[in-house]
Amino acid sequence: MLLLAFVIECRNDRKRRHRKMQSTTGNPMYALRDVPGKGKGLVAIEKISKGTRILSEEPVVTVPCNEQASEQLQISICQQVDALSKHQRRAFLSMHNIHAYGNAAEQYLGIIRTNALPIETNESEGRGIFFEACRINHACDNNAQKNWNTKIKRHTVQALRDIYKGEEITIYYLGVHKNREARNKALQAKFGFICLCCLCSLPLEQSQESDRRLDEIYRLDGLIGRGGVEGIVSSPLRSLGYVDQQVRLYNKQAPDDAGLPRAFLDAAQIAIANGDLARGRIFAERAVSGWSTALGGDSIEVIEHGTLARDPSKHMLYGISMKWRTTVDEAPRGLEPSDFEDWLWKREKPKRPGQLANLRSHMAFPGFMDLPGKNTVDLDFYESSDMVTYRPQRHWCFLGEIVDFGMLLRLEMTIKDVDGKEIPLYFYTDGRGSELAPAQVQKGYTVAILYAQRHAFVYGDPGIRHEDPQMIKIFPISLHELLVLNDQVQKFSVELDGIRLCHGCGRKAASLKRCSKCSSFWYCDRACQGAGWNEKGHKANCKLLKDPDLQGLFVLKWDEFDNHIRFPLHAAEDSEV
Ligand SMILES: C[S@@+](CC[C@H](N)C(=O)[O-])C[C@H]1O[C@@H](n2cnc3c(N)ncnc32)[C@H](O)[C@@H]1O
Repeated sequence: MLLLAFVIECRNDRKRRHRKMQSTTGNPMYALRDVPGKGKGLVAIEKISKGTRILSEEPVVTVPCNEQASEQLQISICQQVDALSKHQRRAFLSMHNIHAYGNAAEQYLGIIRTNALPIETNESEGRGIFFEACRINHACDNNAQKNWNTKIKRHTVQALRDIYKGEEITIYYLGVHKNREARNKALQAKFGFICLCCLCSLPLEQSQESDRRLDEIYRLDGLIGRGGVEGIVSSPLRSLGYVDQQVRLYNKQAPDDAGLPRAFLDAAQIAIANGDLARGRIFAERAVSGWSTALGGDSIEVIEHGTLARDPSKHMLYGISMKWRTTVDEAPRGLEPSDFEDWLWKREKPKRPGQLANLRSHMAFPGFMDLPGKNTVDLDFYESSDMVTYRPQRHWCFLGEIVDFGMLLRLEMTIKDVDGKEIPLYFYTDGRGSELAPAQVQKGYTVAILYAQRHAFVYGDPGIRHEDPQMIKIFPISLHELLVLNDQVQKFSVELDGIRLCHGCGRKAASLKRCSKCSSFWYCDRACQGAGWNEKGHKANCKLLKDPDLQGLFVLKWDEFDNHIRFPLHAAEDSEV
């Protein structure tokens, strides 16, 4: 029985070898040509469009990965080379060899070391010789991508961008994209040449700029992966920000870089791990599209992550945190492309000088699910220089409207946050809530709590445990009205290049007069002030806007943490307007 299995295996092996020998050739897209300074190389003989599969090839000789030059290896290589046809053996021996040799076995090994590309079988990883793929020369700004396709067990090369007739097809020999010096060190040590591609021939200043980008991409890679799953749950915004930076750098450096899909997958995983299916799907789609171009639709990357793009909730990380919860089709429609990107990457628009804080900013005024958890260190909110003590890296304030309240042992409220989520708020202050005047505690009023955290109560739903009376303020206005007022403040309170907008008639002018009561809105004259007061709601809002605590929310520099702020806010922040 065993012997029979051995004989069948030998026959299969011969068949496999035979198949190997018939592998490729005859591809009309390219030809093997002399390339000055590089020996031979593959040159396009017609235009090859981006995403085209240039070749797909099985190995003719294989070796295990990192195998030392043992006698056993030499025997195996000699057997494989001897099994090649005369024509193939000639092709093999004509391949480039940068290693000195004393006999045939050493010569074969030298050829393999100079040319072999990575392969992966069911049993192990190794390297293989491909008659055509191994003829492709290197460029640091390569126009094609090599890949061992584990699904079809072939080496594929795809066009990363349009390659024109007469242009040389190039791949990238090294693993990670490094700076020019590091690349050339590695290329010289491993392949015996100095690269003279366009990227390596840039003038000094541009070359240094390119190096800085590559070094930064590499550094960001480390930061993205640093905290593992815990990191992307404890500081998702920061992690997504790293990927955002990386993608922007890739787009500047090489928009067709095969590293981009990996970055999009990282972004998809961050979004999905935090319950954000809308962003997760979009990022996964971008990753799949990049891999389709670089690796082809039959690659494992496209097949596996295509499923993810169709249903991101199937990802194993989905649900670890629901901090950013969205449904798959919740992406906004009709936005300008740049606004869509801002939404996708959760970018906060940088404040212009003189601009006020926006109460709609999720960074400064997060919803409940975006708050840091009480028992974990959320690196989107805290920082540490010694990894022992942590302090906020910025200020934040939770806003919620009182839906209901009651007093048993302590004051308890149900409040609805900016995302419409209802949560309990328990007063664990010394006065258990009695420090608030009854007139302040009204349904429909808005509670502002500085540095709020999500608290898991033993009995009952997660909510906020409020302890410091100076961290809370109640505004006599609903959350919706407060946000509408905020929109008006953003429009009518700011000065841009010396120009303001009249709250009464909307006219832009440099010489407007401000409301003497709240100092927030500006008017052309008494008639406009009257219109603002009676028709545009300033009568109701003026008193609110006079409140230094509300003004403080608008003028505070939320992203600059020096010390904790407390209510009442005023004076110090006033001067920052
Ligand atoms: C895998 S082979 C590529 C095909 C090879 N040019 C030939 O004639 O068979 C690798 C060798 O090609 C040469 N080569 C590849 N890329 C090069 C480049 N950008 N500049 C100079 N030589 C290069 C180097 O000698 C290197 O060791």
